[in-house]
Amino acid sequence: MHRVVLVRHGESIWNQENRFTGWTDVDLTEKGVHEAFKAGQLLKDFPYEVDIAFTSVLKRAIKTMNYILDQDDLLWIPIYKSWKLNERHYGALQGLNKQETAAKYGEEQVRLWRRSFDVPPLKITVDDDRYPQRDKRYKELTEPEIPLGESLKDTIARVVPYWESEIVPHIKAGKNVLVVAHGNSLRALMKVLENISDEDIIDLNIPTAVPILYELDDQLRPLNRHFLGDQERVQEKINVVANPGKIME
Ligand SMILES: O=C(O)[C@@H](CO)OP(=O)(O)O
Repeated sequence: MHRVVLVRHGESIWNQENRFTGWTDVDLTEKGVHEAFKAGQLLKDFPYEVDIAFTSVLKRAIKTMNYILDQDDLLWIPIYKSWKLNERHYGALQGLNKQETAAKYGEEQVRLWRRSFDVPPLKITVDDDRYPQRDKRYKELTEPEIPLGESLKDTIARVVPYWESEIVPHIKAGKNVLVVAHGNSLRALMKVLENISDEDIIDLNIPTAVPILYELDDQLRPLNRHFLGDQERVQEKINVVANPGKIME
């Protein structure tokens, strides 16, 4: 049996401010740091030690991973970072408040932007300050790789090939793998892992800093998936992600 643990980063400053984040490199809040510590403690009780870890090039995920590994005295294990695990690029929505955006464009439009399979957000243009190539960490990206605003489908198109070529070989070699990423890059991965339909994916919301343990068969088909920790608390956290506007009221 193979094992992989997926973790979304802890609460970020823009999660707290209810703003579309995407590739904006915002930090964790104090609560987010605390959540990451808790995730590390939960993994400490996990009977199998993590052997190798993967994360994005965004600090909210990198720091969450470091806090987790530090709790478990595993900062020494091999760690790989890639932009391919970044949050989905939220285009011209990045920086906007989600509740204000819903008031302007309607709740249904925002729901489609946030959770549908193939509706992309409003896009940025190359002269936008948010154009990824202005940031040196994305200098190596080729033009077709540079996102202007990604749907979940577009996100799958970069996350899944990375999963298959860089992560799966380690899983098949018997390593216990940790992936610390983002709400939508993890939804992309989970959609494909669990074969979730384009219609059902709209209902999948990933709580912050809750370790998601998968046990996989030899074909890497999930035998089970388990959100670690107190299940009532996990559900509360899922509700916060599903209805971000509601918690601000
Ligand atoms: O803003 C974002 O980048 C994501 C994750 O925080 O938000 P949402 O849950 O709305 O997809």
